[in-house]
Amino acid sequence: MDPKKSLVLKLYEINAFKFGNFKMKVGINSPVYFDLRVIVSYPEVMQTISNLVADYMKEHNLVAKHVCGVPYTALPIATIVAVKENIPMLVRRKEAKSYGTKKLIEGIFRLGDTCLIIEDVVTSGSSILDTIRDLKQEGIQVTDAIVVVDREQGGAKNIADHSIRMHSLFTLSFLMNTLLEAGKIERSIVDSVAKYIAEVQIGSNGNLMDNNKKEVKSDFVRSEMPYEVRANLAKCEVTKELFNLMTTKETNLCLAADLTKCAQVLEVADKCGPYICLLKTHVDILEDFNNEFIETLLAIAERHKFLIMEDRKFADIGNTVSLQCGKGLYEIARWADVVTAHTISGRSILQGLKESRKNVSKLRGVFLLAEMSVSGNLIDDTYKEASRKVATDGIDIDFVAGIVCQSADCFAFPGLIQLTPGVKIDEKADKLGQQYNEPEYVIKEKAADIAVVGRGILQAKCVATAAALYRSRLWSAYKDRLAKK
Ligand SMILES: O=c1ccn([C@@H]2O[C@H](COP(=O)(O)O)[C@@H](O)[C@H]2O)c(=O)[nH]1
Repeated sequence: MDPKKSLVLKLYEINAFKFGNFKMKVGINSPVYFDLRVIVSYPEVMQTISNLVADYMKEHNLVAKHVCGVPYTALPIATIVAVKENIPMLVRRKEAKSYGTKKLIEGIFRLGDTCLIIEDVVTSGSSILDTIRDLKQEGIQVTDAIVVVDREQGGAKNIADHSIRMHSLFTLSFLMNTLLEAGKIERSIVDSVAKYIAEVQIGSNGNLMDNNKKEVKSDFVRSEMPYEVRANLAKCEVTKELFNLMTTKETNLCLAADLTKCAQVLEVADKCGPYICLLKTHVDILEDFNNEFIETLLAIAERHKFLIMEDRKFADIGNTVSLQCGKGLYEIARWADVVTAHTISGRSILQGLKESRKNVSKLRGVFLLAEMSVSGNLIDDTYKEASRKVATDGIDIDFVAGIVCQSADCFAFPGLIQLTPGVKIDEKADKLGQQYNEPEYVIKEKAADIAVVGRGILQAKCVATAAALYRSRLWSAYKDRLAKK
């Protein structure tokens, strides 16, 4: 494969591409964010990018006395190029020191020296121009800048207006088309990004070229996207599977089978099976848990095509979680498709859960709790934001199926599923702090993808009829949500 294309795929694999609704430095929203900061954790990727930059410089005869990386993301790339090609480097400080030399440019240079700029991603070009301004103030000449990714939004022209040539290794369109070719994303995503690039051109003042445009609307607002499209953006395999299952079966209902006898769970699973995408268990409340129960439940799940989630809400150190999930009486990892976990212990929870799958295992993902439905819970906005980061940043996010939360602003990434408990028709609360919302409210106003219903179904005279009703109201709400776009 073409080395540039294989680099693009590697960048996709290490989560350098982020799809959603991102506020850019220039204050405009974007459906795609290209985050090269992650490469510092992948020396081979840093090396490949730096080699490509150095090769480009040689092929295009870009000769300069110094190289200077735009702070901060391009600094390691510029450093490797400087060492590899034996070119002295200059470092631009973002702020001058308040003590000592108070210099903005570090390194040894003479008036009139030339410098080549290296940047990771260019949108409007303002970061490159800021760096050039500071270099020029020191009498250093700049004629060329080389960037890894040109987002094709006017940056090259804005830079050219200052008599600087901009060279790029990749354009955003090339990246998108390479991912499409490799089957990583589907055509509608590529088209949305292309439409966005065409519409959102940024002028030299950092404003939109089209003055009539007040606001840019992203095509990747998760609550406005169909589940099957979101399946293509998911990093976690079980998320893809669940989104597709929901679409085929036309259900976004999860049944919380909070019953204390195995036979009762099996009975509701069988009766409600046709109407649900997910069955949620709390196996530690079963008085007669046994292996046969698990085998029968798996057969029912297979027959009615739903996944099983053990709502264990793991919350310990990685090693303990690994044992709790893989061993003991329940051997959860052996039969549960997904589990739930708190984020209180940070990213190690993901490693611990992955580790629990050493032997035979069905476990393919986790739903992380970022909010709770119970009144008086201790989760605040800082914890919520930190939970979002655990779910969307880092190497183990391929194991995060979604987020358990109560609000639409909890996360933006369309490749995760929002699971929302606390759903009941005509009831606001129980005696122990649980708070309920109507099916339509959680789907339309709170951006839930899957609603969890327990007693709303379990306490009904006929569980199957109740499940059918919840399924129908939740699915219609989802369809209305899409139609309102
Ligand atoms: O914030 C949360 C997280 C999980 N749950 C679980 O969902 C069900 C809700 O049952 P209902 O009978 O519909 O109240 C239950 O299993 C909880 O453990 C939650 O309610 N809130």
